[in-house]
Parts: sequence; structure tokens; C-alpha cells
Amino acid sequence: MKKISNICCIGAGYVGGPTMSVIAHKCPDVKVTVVDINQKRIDLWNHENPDKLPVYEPGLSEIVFNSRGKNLFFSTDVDKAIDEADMIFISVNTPTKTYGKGKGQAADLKFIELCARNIARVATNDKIVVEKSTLPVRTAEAIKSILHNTGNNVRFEILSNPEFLAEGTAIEDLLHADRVLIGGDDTPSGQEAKNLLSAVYENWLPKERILQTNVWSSELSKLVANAFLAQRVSSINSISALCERTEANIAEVSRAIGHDSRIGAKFLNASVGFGGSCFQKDILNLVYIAKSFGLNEVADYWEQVIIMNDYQKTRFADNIISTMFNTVSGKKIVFYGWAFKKDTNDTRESAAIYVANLLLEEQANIVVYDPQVGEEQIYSDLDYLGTRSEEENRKLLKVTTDYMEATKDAHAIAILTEWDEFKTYDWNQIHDNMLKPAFVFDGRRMLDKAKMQEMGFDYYKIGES
Ligand SMILES: NC(=O)c1ccc[n+]([C@@H]2O[C@H](COP(=O)([O-])OP(=O)(O)OC[C@H]3O[C@@H](n4cnc5c(N)ncnc54)[C@H](O)[C@@H]3O)[C@@H](O)[C@H]2O)c1
Ligand SMILES: O=c1ccn([C@@H]2O[C@H](COP(=O)(O)OP(=O)(O)O[C@H]3O[C@H](CO)[C@@H](O)[C@H](O)[C@H]3O)[C@@H](O)[C@H]2O)c(=O)[nH]1
Repeated sequence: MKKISNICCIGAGYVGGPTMSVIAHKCPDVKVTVVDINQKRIDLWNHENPDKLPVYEPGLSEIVFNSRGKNLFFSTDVDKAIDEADMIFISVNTPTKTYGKGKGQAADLKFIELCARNIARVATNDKIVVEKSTLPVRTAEAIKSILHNTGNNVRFEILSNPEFLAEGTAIEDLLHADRVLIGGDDTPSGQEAKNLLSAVYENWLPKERILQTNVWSSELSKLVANAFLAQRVSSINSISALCERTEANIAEVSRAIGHDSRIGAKFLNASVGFGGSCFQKDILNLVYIAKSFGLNEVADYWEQVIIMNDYQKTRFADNIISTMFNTVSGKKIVFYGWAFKKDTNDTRESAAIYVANLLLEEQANIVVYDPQVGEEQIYSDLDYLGTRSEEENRKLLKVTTDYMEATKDAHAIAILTEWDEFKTYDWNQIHDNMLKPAFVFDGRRMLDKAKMQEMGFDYYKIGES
């Protein structure tokens, strides 16, 4: 095999869709087919209206519409795409297990195993199988074992190529990746496979940004990268609590420490807590792996990152309750934002869900506005927690598409996502609309405190007293 000409990706989600679209865009000679068992998702990827794509990412629809039907295809015919491909990416979900051994911590690998078995069943010629999903260290071992025991003389080379894109900036991150990590065996065929995958990325990235390692280092590095990033957020959030008691200002502290080139300025924004489908899941996975090797101190060390994040979400909700005279029962609280960060429609593990849940426990009436997240998703997030009946959730929480109307007779506004548009609102009018005192709880540190106070708001910003 001299060059890859046919790629299949199993899993058309937040990673598979954007990643393969960029590969197709940058490698016009390679046919890329993204497959999924979810017919609805595939139909949306094939939709004629760019606003209907299942993933919202700035710049994504342009790239999809450029290549779709030429060398980029979305399909539910998984077997056909596997059969035709010389390189198969596995990009399916690997959520935290909700049952059995490792429940609540270990990664659920059932979707990965199904993919491996599917490939083993269908493949008739040699394939390179690439783990794109985030996986516990040594998962490639299990995939290898399934693939190598088919008895049909097909040779498989397994590579680990974890994805580092962040949602909201996926296209930028893919086009200008800091690094691409490729883990594979040091055998001649392993080396050849690593080089073939590297050649795909070299179509748009400088070679020195493509790092090759063994499979296990690659698998583990993905978990460690997320753990380090999340740890920074938890670290700064822990200090935000201290700032609120001491008249120190978290923005000034972040700036002061971030100027130290050894610390660096990124990922030091205090917030209502990190969300997203990855940070918590991957740290829990790291904790589980450490425990399974008897490394309890290592496990405890990383678990603290999650404990601090939970504390930050609870602290935010508690502060709303105590500031509003220790009761929010029957009070209208408007949520600006539900997504776990701006520029995405993804709500997985969003802090908003947990803050809402805590306030609903206190019988608050919540009205949610998010520019990209719809009613169905918001109720499904809440119902999933199972805290109260579906009827009760719909009675206590409403979803709106009118951010201004929502503020009429509201007691408070809580900012949960840092959507840029919130800065452009007519906050004077919002103040007029609200009951007084008009509370704003800024969980994303978006607005100018002095101006908000001048307008008459009772304004609370994370990390400032
Ligand atoms: N979301 C991110 O920003 C991000 C970034 C880096 C890495 N990751 C990792 O990438 C992986 C995928 O994440 P995601 O956010 O894209 O998940 P996702 O849930 O959005 O998409 C996964 C897709 O895989 C499909 N699928 C599951 N089993 C299948 C099977 N047997 N055959 C065909 N399709 C199947 C599902 O229907 C779903 O559409 C995870 O391991 C995640 O940890 C995610
Ligand atoms: O200074 C910061 C930075 C981030 N966050 C929050 O942290 C969460 C995660 O943000 P981010 O990392 O930007 O988005 P993700 O899409 O979750 O991306 C992370 O998780 C992906 C999935 O594994 C990795 O590929 C990325 O490299 C990694 O950044 C969000 O809720 C952010 O609001 C903060 O509160 N403060």
C-alpha cells in the first residue's frame, strides 16, 4: 500500500463529522465515507439546508458543502464502507459506564467492540484501523485480539490517533492543529501504517507537528492532556472562591500568573464549572485506571479535579439562593445559555443542567434562552438526571426563543454560557423589564461590573467580591 485512497469513519458525531470533513476538504484525491447506525443523524449530514447539520460549528457547513457528494459521503451502509476502505477510523462514543463493574468511572467500550467485530466480519483485504475515539490505555490490545482472530487471513494494523479538537473551534483546531498524535507498533508494518496516516495529515500540516509514539503512550496522552486542561480550570475556580472572600480579583490573579511563561495564559478563565462530553469522562477514566493498578494516591489526586468542579457548580447555585434572601421558590430566574460553552449546540455535562437542577429543587421557575439549543434537548438533559417527574420539569422550567421577553418580571438572570451576543443586549431595557432588586449572576464573567451596577443591577460575578 503506497497511499491511502479510501477512508471510512465509523461514527458521524462531533468528532467523526468535522474531522472527516476536513480530511476530505484537504485531500481531494481521497474518498471519505462517514457511516453511522443513526439514520436521523446521517440524514441531517446529508440535508440540503446548512442550518440543519447535526453539529453546529463555525465554518463546518461551508467545508461540508464544498466536498459532499464529491469525495465526502455520509451513509448508514456501514459494511460497504468498511469493505471498500483501506483505512478505517473508529470515532464512536465512549461514555462513562452506567452499569456493572466500573460503573460511574470506567469507559463503556461496548460501541468500540461492536465496531471491531463489524470490521472483523466484513473485511476481505488488509486494513489500517485507527482509534480516533478516546480510549483507556491498552484498548488497542482488545481491538487487536478481536481483529486478529477472524481466521480470514486479513492483516490489520492498529493505530491510535486521538483527537484534540475543542468544540466551538473544531474547524480552526483541525486546520491548525498544535499537534497530531499517531501511536503504532514499532514493527515494519506498524511503521508503514504510521507513515501512511501521517501522509494524510501532511496534506495540510507541517511534518514536525505530527508526533509518532507507541500505541500505549498515545492512548494515555489523550487522557492526560484533558486531565491537565481540566485541572487548570479547577485550579483557577478554586482560587475564584478565595477571591470572592478576600477582595482579590480572579481576572487580575489569572493575568498575573499567566504572564509567567512557565504557567502560560490559556485555560485560566474562572467559570461556573467546566462541562462537555470529555473532561469529566476522561478524568474518571484515568481515576479508574489508576485505581485498577492499585495507585490510589494517583487516583485521588485526579479525582479532586472533578470534586472541585462539582463544588463550583453547587457554589454558584447556592450563591443565587442565599443572595436572593434565601429563597427562590416561585421566583422567575432567566438562564442565558444552556450549551457547555459558546459556539456549540452540545450540552453534554453542561454546568447549566446541574445549576438548574439545584434551583428547581428549591422550586424556582426557570426560563432558558440559548441561541443554539432547543427545547427538546433541554428537557431531555433535565429528565436524564431523574431528579423529578417529566411533568414537573416542564412545569417549573420553560424554554424561550425571545431573550428580551423572558426578562419581563424576572427576579434574576444567570449567565451560564459565554455566547458573545449576551454582551450586545440592551441591558438597560432588561433592567427596566425586571422586578427589583434586579439580580444578575454572571457565571462566565462576561459583563462589566461597574456598568452593570451603574444601571442599577445587583450584579454578582464569579471570582470577585
Ligand atoms: N466531542 C469532542 O469534542 C471530542 C473531542 C475529542 C475526542 N472525542 C472522543 O471522540 C469519540 C466520539 O465522540 P463524539 O463527541 O463524536 O460522540 P458522538 O456521540 O457525537 O458520536 C458518536 C457516533 O457514533 C455512532 N455509533 C456508535 N456505535 C456505532 C456503531 N457500532 N456503528 C456505527 N456508528 C456507531 C453513534 O450513533 C454516534 O452518532 C469519543 O471517544 C470522545 O471521547 C470527542
Ligand atoms: O479557561 C477555561 C477554559 C475552559 N473552560 C470550560 O471548560 C470546558 C471545556 O472547554 P474546552 O476544552 O474549550 O472544550 P471541549 O470541546 O470540551 O474540548 C476539550 O475536550 C476535547 C475532547 O476530548 C479535547 O479534544 C480538547 O482538546 C479539550 O480542550 C467548557 O465548559 C469551558 O467553558 C473554563 O471554564 N475555563
